[in-house]
Amino acid sequence: MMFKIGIVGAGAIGKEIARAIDDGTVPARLVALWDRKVDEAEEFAASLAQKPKVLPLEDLVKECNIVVEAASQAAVREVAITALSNSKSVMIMSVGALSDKELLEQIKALAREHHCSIYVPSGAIGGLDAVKSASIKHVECVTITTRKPARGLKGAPFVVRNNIDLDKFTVPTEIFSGPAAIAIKEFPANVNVAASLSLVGIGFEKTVVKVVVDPTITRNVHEIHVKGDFGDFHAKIENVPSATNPRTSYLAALSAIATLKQVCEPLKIGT
Ligand SMILES: NC(=O)C1=CN([C@@H]2O[C@H](COP(=O)(O)OP(=O)(O)OC[C@H]3O[C@@H](n4cnc5c(N)ncnc54)[C@H](O)[C@@H]3O)[C@@H](O)[C@H]2O)C=CC1
Ligand SMILES: O=C([O-])CC(=O)C(=O)O
Repeated sequence: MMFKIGIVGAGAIGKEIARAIDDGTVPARLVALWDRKVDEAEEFAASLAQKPKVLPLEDLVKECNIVVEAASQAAVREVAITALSNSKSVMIMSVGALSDKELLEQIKALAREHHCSIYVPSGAIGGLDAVKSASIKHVECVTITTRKPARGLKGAPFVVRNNIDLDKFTVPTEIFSGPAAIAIKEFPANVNVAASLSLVGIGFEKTVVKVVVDPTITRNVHEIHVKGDFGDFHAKIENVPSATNPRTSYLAALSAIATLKQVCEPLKIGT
């Protein structure tokens, strides 16, 4: 069966995914895409070989069998519920939205009822396979420290509300430390990775997130530490920011592409 994919949100990640389907990296057809910036979406769709239709969510869902959300946390509820209610699987990039337990339970129930899947790529981090395995037994603590240059944190609600002038820092400075449940609301476009980590590990209340503004780096760095019955796990990734959105690491788009490839192919490797 040739998978038919629809993408909601044609920004840094959505466009990269679209190109990878268009050039055959993902063995599927890109049938439709949607973005609230409709003109830009039309222009982008026209630049692709497969010329996907530009259709609002309700119509897009009918055309495909996998719906990709690459828009925003605010879009996740509508996209996931519309897709799953129409018996279409969904891939979610704005994972932070799943810190809402009710929403998570609702979409899991819908997926079961309609025999669909909800895919959450590893995004901008590595090591979820190990954390998932470790979490079969007792895990004591999970910490993720996210370091970004000022431009990678601009516009976050925490930064805006506290009037933090990110450009004034001359040395690496921790501006936030707290549970993932709060971090995800304060930095919705910066720490979705903490949501994926919470989901596979010890949950949104116990996972600790630290956010550091670092004027000495140009990359988005995530460091993970996990301790449990299995032993200790450390992972550090230094991500090149995507060309069009400095908050988003390039690897996040590559991870979405790799997940779609895995969905479309029979061999599945990794935990
Ligand atoms: N899971 C992970 O590791 C990562 C997740 N993300 C998240 O993935 C999402 C996409 O990231 P980017 O492509 O970098 O963002 P972006 O800002 O470059 O693009 C998002 C696009 O979605 C559109 N959009 C937003 N809300 C919409 C809605 N309700 N309906 C239709 N279109 C809508 C915007 O107009 C924009 O074109 C963001 O929520 C981001 O925070 C980003 C990096 C890593
Ligand atoms: O891309 C990254 O480095 C992480 C990110 O923005 C997120 O998880 O929301």
